[in-house]
Amino acid sequence: MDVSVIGSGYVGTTLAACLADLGHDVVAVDIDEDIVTRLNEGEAPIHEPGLQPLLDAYTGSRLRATTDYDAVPETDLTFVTVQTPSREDGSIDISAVEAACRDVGESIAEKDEYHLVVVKSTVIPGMTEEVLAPAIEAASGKTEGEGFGLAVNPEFQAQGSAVQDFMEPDKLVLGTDGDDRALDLLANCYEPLVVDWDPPVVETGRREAAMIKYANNVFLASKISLINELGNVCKEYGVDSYEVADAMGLDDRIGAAFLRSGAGWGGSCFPKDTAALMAAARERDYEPELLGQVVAVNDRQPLRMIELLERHVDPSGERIAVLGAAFKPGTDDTRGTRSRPAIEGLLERGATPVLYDPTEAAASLASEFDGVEVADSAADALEDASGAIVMTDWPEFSELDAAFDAMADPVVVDGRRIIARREGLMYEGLTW
Ligand SMILES: NC(=O)c1ccc[n+]([C@@H]2O[C@H](COP(=O)([O-])OP(=O)(O)OC[C@H]3O[C@@H](n4cnc5c(N)ncnc54)[C@H](O)[C@@H]3O)[C@@H](O)[C@H]2O)c1
Ligand SMILES: O=c1ccn([C@@H]2O[C@H](COP(=O)(O)OP(=O)(O)O[C@H]3O[C@H](CO)[C@@H](O)[C@H](O)[C@H]3O)[C@@H](O)[C@H]2O)c(=O)[nH]1
Repeated sequence: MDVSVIGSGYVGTTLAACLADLGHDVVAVDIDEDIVTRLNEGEAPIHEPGLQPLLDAYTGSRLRATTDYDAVPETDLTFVTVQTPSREDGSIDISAVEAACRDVGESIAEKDEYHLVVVKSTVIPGMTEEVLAPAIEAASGKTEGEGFGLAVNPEFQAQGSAVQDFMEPDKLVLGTDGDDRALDLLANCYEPLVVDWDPPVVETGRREAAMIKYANNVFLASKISLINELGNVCKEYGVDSYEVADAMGLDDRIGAAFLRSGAGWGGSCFPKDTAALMAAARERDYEPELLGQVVAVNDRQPLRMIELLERHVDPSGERIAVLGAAFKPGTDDTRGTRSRPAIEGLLERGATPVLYDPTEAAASLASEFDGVEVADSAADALEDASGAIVMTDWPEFSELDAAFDAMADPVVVDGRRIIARREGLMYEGLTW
């Protein structure tokens, strides 16, 4: 099939490369000329394992990029994957999705055949029907369901495993409200993947599809906040919460995944999607009490780390190593990282945070503050530090050993249960 993908960020680039791998001819459309140039040179605009080999294999053959929406009508269907950032009140700003849909609409105005538009960006239920459909109708002069179709097909890939998550998904969610033409095109597009991997395919309404995405993410965020709450209580009673979580995970009704307690959840999606669902609930006069607490527990975890540090050292005027800036290992993304509130807490106490991350994330996060030093290695960050807080579970942190001996005061607060050495340290696990 011929497929266009609007937006070449985390989701769009992975989607475009994976669709090419499934055998489709793919054109990626982005308004950012730099991204388009890099893609056409076969260079991944984002850091994602497994992506570069796909670009190497398909750039210039089954995969090309452009800033020009004229490529859209030559394709059978268009995925929209542009960003949906948070507004001040937590609700999402869908202006970029709306603008993309308008441009898609304009581009298909002269097209004779039916064209399918698929919303992959995360949007609140109803927005597709109430905002995006009218935008495409106005720009194309066509009627939804006749000249074009509009489906919702949320994406569940996680950063760092996006290619594998796309190729081996737990489920495909196709929200079409029973539009046969839309369903047929989407089913054809995913057919090679279904043949290879055979995931459950959920055919549902567009509102349900949109809600499934939010429900998935807030459930996972809640699961982490609950295990963090339990972990905090475990710590007070001298109970090893990881042993508790491992045993809980053996119960099929609970499941072992997402039970690692610690510094909390960050990233580009959990914070944004939790806030968006809460704002959407309030919009309909429903106060989402539980979600409020899920966020409150998450906000508290980095500050609890500093309180634990303060049990052993007064951070005022001291160098404190901060290990990890990315929101999780395997990425250089600092969106929603728990290191940010931890750094704020240290600065408020008059400490000098010395930040290390194996990626560019350290320089990028440090540039948001005055008074944060960036170290070239974990050992450099630890040297002469009067304490250390471990924010990201980068595997290299588990191997740290002699570097701790160079600390002025070997106080280590581990927010991810990643430090193997305990001997000779004043070691505090956050939830154990
Ligand atoms: N990042 C993830 O892992 C992930 C996973 C699942 C779902 N999502 C959702 O997918 C959506 C996209 O997220 P992302 O992280 O890929 O965003 P991103 O910011 O990385 O990428 C968005 C891209 O869209 C481009 N763009 C903006 N307006 C455009 C327009 N009018 N025409 C063409 N291109 C345009 C931007 O230049 C950018 O390259 C969001 O709704 C997000 O919640 C993200
Ligand atoms: O047991 C756990 C698991 C995760 N985390 C933290 O949770 C956050 C999110 O992790 P993860 O879900 O692996 O990363 P994302 O790339 O943000 O992926 C989530 O957000 C995406 C965007 O919506 C979805 O598509 C994915 O399904 C969903 O997992 C990170 O800060 C992790 O450190 C924990 O604290 N404990």
